[in-house]
Amino acid sequence: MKKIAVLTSGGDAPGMNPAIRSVVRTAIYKDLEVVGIRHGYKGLIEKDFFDMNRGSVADIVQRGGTILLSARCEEFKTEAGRKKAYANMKEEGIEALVVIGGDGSLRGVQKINAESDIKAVGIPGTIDNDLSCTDYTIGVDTAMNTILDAINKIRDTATSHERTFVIECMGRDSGYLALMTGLAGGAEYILVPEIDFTPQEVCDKITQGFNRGKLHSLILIAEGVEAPFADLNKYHGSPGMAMGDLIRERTGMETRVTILGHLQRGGSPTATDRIVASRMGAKAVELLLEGKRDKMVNYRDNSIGVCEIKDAIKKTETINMDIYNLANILSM
Ligand SMILES: Nc1ncnc2c1ncn2[C@@H]1O[C@H](COP(=O)(O)OP(=O)(O)OP(=O)(O)O)[C@@H](O)[C@H]1O
Ligand SMILES: O=P(O)(O)OC[C@H]1O[C@](O)(CO)[C@@H](O)[C@@H]1O
Ligand SMILES: [Mg+2]
Repeated sequence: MKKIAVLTSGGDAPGMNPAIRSVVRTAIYKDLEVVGIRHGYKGLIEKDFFDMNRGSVADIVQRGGTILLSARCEEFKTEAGRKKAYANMKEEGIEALVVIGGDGSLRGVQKINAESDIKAVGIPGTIDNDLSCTDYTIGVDTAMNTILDAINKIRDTATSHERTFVIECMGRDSGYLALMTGLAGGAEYILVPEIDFTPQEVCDKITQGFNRGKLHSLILIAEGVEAPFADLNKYHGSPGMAMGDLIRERTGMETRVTILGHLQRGGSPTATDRIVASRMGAKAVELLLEGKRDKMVNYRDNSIGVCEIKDAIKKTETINMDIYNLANILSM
């Protein structure tokens, strides 16, 4: 193998840059040529390629986002789109590919391996931490710290005004970010898609807390919480807005809502994100040199390892109930 390529796909995540840097510098150290692909799978179809050297990844280890740019590309989900991508890679002499992205991007990796002779492997890069077979996806640590910083600040003003705050965080279908930051931030209630709740029990806990002398209530809600509850259906907007309206109406408390949004995706990667990303990038190159394909680099019990992509995207793992119960007890 002489030439590999690297791309980032799906929502960007802090730590993608250190991962790119590691792929590029490890590959060059192993005498491989590296092609950078801009805009994720869109760049494969449009042949947005450039040669990378050690200097291409200088001064990026500390930067959020991705220097390769990212995209969501509908055309890559079509056979015709993917055929163009394979032809472009072949023409360029690319024999293997490292894809850094989330579950959707890994589905793309599966297709590449099934339909072409290009060897493709994945690195989990998403703030959602919604993959199986890995404790960790690049970006989640920085996102958690960003959310925590917001919770701390909201707590100050919530306390001064003796208010209830609903804080909505990202995570797509996963409640991981809400759960972990809810525990770390001391939220009174954590609402995640994986666990049923009744709006009344949330309101009761808020009222009880204030009656006992609490100066604020912080309710952390994941964006993936739908409104399957009859009570929530009549409220409009995001789950956070709906919950805020409901709490205000039922408890009479002064209630405010903060939707954290895309600020959760930005920022300089934390030490953990940089370290894991650097280790994962090197491991991905190692896998390709061993002739492996259709694998994802994973992180389990403080070790970098490897798993099958099909297992990583299965969504077999769900929320940690011990952590959920603990957060509940500690916030009483
Ligand atoms: N079934 C599929 N077949 C081929 N390509 C796919 C498939 N699913 C997703 N992709 C490609 O992967 C891209 C990224 O997927 P998606 O938008 O789900 O983000 P992700 O990788 O899961 O990251 P995140 O969830 O963090 O934003 C899609 O825009 C598409 O180009
Ligand atoms: O950046 P976009 O396309 O609005 O996507 C937002 C989604 O991407 C993520 O930030 C990462 O998957 C999700 O948490 C969120 O639902
Ligand atoms: Mg995803």
